[in-house]
Amino acid sequence: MILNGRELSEKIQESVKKEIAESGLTPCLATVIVGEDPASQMYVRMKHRACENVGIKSAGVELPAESTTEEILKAVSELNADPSVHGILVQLPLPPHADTEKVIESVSPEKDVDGFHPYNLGRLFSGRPDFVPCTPGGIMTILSEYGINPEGKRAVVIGRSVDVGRPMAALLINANATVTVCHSRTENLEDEIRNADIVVSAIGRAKFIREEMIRDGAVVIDVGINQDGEGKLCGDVDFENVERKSSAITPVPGGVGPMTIATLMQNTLKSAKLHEGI
Ligand SMILES: Nc1nc(=O)c2c([nH]1)NC[C@@H]1CN(c3ccc(C(=O)N[C@@H](CCC(=O)O)C(=O)O)cc3)C=[N+]21
Ligand SMILES: [Mg+2]
Repeated sequence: MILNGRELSEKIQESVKKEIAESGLTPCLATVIVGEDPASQMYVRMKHRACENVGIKSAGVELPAESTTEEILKAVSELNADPSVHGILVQLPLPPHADTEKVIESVSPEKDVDGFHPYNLGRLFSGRPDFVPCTPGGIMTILSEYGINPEGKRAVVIGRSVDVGRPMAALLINANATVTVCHSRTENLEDEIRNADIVVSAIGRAKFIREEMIRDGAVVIDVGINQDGEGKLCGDVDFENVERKSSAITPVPGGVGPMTIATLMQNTLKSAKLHEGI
């Protein structure tokens, strides 16, 4: 079974759109981008386009690559103070000289639609999440919409980043999976993967996950954004071969990526409702 994230993302955006229209709310998302990385610019454009599609107002703050941490903090603090802004997203990565943790921690937790603030990560870790990071949140939505229940299953998450691996592990724990988090220092990674009923791969290496590494009937979730030999977008998974052995698998493109955007729309609607006390 191919888990169609593009189709599901459209369905979720339709339901967000309907709820916004019926509520009379005008949610507003502000994005902050620092520098001119073309991939980051593309992602931010996609987010603004999705906002427009569902009826969320959006505002983009663009800062030069040389901006100091203080200048970025000032932009965030203005958005924190602006009552017409419900959600704030600081596009990552920031340029290397900027203090990313400090910037993330400066976003008001109640406007933190990325779910990266330690308050929101703490809520998630304690099993009572408010804002869930969009990529892992979108993956949980794929699983539930396709009737895949992680309860009691062995889940292996590859990657321990704050935006994907760590919150993914927390969500799977909250869903009663038995969770193993692997990373660059893991010994016998292939053995860990072979044991998994559910594999979530956020490695960042094209076609790293091969069919001999996975268990028959495993569910395979591909978070990778890589380029193959021809410069084409491809995931961490050798899709054609792994597909045959898996029971369900997400493609790249058209899998996890669009679900990230759908979840951002859900989180932004939630931030507007929170703000209005609904
Ligand atoms: N503060 C912050 N929040 C993020 O959520 C965030 C971020 N920074 N920095 C970068 C990553 C990456 N990310 C993606 C979103 C959509 C697709 C997506 O929709 N991809 C399409 C393909 C797009 C293409 O054609 O390249 C797909 O997979 O089908 C991918 C990646 C959000 N991120
Ligand atoms: Mg890692």
